[in-house]
Amino acid sequence: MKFIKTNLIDAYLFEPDVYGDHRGFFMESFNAKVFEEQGFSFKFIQDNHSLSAEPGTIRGLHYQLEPYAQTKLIRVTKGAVYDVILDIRSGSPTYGKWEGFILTEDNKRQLLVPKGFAHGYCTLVNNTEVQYKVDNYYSPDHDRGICWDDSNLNIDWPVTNPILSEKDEKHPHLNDIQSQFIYIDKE
Ligand SMILES: Cc1cn([C@H]2C[C@H](O)[C@@H](COP(=O)(O)OP(=O)(O)O[C@H]3O[C@@H](C)C(=O)[C@@H](O)[C@H]3O)O2)c(=O)[nH]c1=O
Repeated sequence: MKFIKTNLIDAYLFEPDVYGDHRGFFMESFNAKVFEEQGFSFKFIQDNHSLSAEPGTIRGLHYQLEPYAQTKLIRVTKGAVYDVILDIRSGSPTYGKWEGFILTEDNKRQLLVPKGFAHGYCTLVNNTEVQYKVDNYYSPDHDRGICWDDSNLNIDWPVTNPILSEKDEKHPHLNDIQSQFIYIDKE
């Protein structure tokens, strides 16, 4: 079991212990105590599960405004994604920076996305299923996005012509939003 720092402050990759045997495998996909021991204080209260039928589907980049901002713990249970997080916390040393990660059903990596980050992913194979825990309820009124192809961000998505929801075709650029999130130095 490992927590790996990412290049973006407060975001982590989590690698659970996986016990394989002749039947298959077992893993604790989430254990609250393990996260508490790392000093995380969030409590997950909603589980989400989505399927994208086609490779090259991008969902994102999404976040919710306060008081409905969400910490997310993302994993892939079928297929594979290129998962991207973007720090949108004013005053953060990594504000405006993004990082991408391959999450697959085989590598079982989980991405811990803090509040104040926009999040999105591109599916890499057919019928990819993503499951994630969140620590705040969905609120359509607080649901916001940043456009996936913001030219200032230059995210290296694996596709140029993705399948998108109607909503995801219309998000603003990062430079056109006033972020309400403020970075708090936890060190
Ligand atoms: C996210 C969400 C959506 N919904 C509904 C609203 C809508 O009718 C339908 C589809 O919603 P969306 O198009 O927003 O789903 P989707 O584009 O998959 O949204 C998700 O994208 C990824 C990248 C995230 O990070 C998530 O937090 C979430 O924003 O599901 C809920 O009922 N609860 C939820 O928590």
